[in-house]
Amino acid sequence: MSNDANPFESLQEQIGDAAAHLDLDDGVVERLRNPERILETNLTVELDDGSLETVRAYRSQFNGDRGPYKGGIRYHPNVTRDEVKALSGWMVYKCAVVDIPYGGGKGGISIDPAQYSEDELERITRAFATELRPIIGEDRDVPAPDVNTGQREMNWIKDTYETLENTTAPGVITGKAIDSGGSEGRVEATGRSTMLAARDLFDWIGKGIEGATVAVQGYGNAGWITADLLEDLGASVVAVSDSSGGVHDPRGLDAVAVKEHKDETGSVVGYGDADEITNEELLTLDVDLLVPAALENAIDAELAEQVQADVIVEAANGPLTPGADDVLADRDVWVVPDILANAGGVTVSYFEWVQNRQRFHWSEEKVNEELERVMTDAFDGLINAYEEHDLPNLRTAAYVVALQRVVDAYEQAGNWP
Ligand SMILES: NC(=O)C1=CN([C@@H]2O[C@H](COP(=O)(O)OP(=O)(O)OC[C@H]3O[C@@H](n4cnc5c(N)ncnc54)[C@H](O)[C@@H]3O)[C@@H](O)[C@H]2O)C=CC1
Ligand SMILES: O=C(O)CCC(=O)C(=O)O
Repeated sequence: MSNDANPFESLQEQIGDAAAHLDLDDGVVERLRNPERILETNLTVELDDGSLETVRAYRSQFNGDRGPYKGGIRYHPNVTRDEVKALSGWMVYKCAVVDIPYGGGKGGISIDPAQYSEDELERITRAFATELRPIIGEDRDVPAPDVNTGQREMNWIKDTYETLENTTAPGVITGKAIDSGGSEGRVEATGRSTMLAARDLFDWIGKGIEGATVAVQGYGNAGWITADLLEDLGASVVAVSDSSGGVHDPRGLDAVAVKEHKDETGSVVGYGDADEITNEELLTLDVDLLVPAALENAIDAELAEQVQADVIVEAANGPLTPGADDVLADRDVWVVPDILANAGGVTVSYFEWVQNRQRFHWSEEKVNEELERVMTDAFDGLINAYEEHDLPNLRTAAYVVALQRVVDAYEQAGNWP
């Protein structure tokens, strides 16, 4: 796996590629390429043995032209300022491509959460929430889960914010547990959108998803739900992996049984009598559909030459480098970009926020119905742009749609004299 591409430079290249197809002022393009502001802070917390530890944390607020900054919080040792900047930018264009009224932000703490007890993680999370308090809010910046965070961390952040502000404000964060104001369907939403994007792409290229063979890299929230829902559509998930390695069975795995094995043992490795494979082998398997659902830079230009899948649908943010995009476009491999394919997470976060503001709770059926409508509309919009502007790939099409929406909001706001 290549880790050398700087994700922020990748984002800027993606924006530049799309901006070239629009008639935009250079100053506006510069605005679209850079974050508005970044909080960088050190959190000092007491560990269980009484010692003190200081960890680095970030929140990047990239662009708020279309609404409150919106985006997850990641706990991972590889979190850097540039990674958070990139992830926050991808959020801006993701919210715009599915046309929900948010800007983009992202946060992260540079830690390996597996090294900490639950009490220590709660202290780290509450320390971060205390630092975030002045810059977040229901109408200002609304965080959510990302890699290695989930309902538990969101509930802690909500409680810290509400306690310090002496109010109730469930819409200050999304991805909460249901009894703390969470939405039905949010846990499954990212994988659901990836499944819908794959289904729509396979329909559009005239193949149909039923019977397609699938490999999924990363078997966390996004990856495992995608695998499970694709199986429901009749696809055959033949390989999955996590950070410890992968498993492959050409007869098809059972997504739920693999998840149970991972929950019991900590990894997909060792599942049943499936063959063990490396992540690199998984990414180059001869399958119909490849779903990268782990981290950035999983496929670079060199690896892209070896990819055998006909279609890649990005559940992860930034799994392909710009060099990989060029190679795959030359090789006629379809790529459904992250900013569309994984947008279900933030879309159902938006539904959660709407329910919080209305003090109302939607059924899971309504959430899934509304999500499907948003996703199919966005897919159609992307295909229209791709065909109308004769664009080189679907990523550029997604950015053309998204950049134009952000620019429209910016220009409609007018200028201060
Ligand atoms: N959780 C959400 O709502 C959303 C997540 N995403 C993106 O989806 C991706 C995955 O996020 P989640 O599933 O939420 O995280 P997660 O923490 O639930 O799962 C991450 C998975 O990736 C695996 N992984 C980590 N490094 C790996 C490597 N080098 N090779 C193979 N597997 C590796 C982990 O073992 C784990 O199975 C990230 O890019 C995230 O930003 C995107 C939209 C929303
Ligand atoms: O649910 C959200 O607000 C954001 C999820 C997220 O971080 C992402 O889409 O990458």
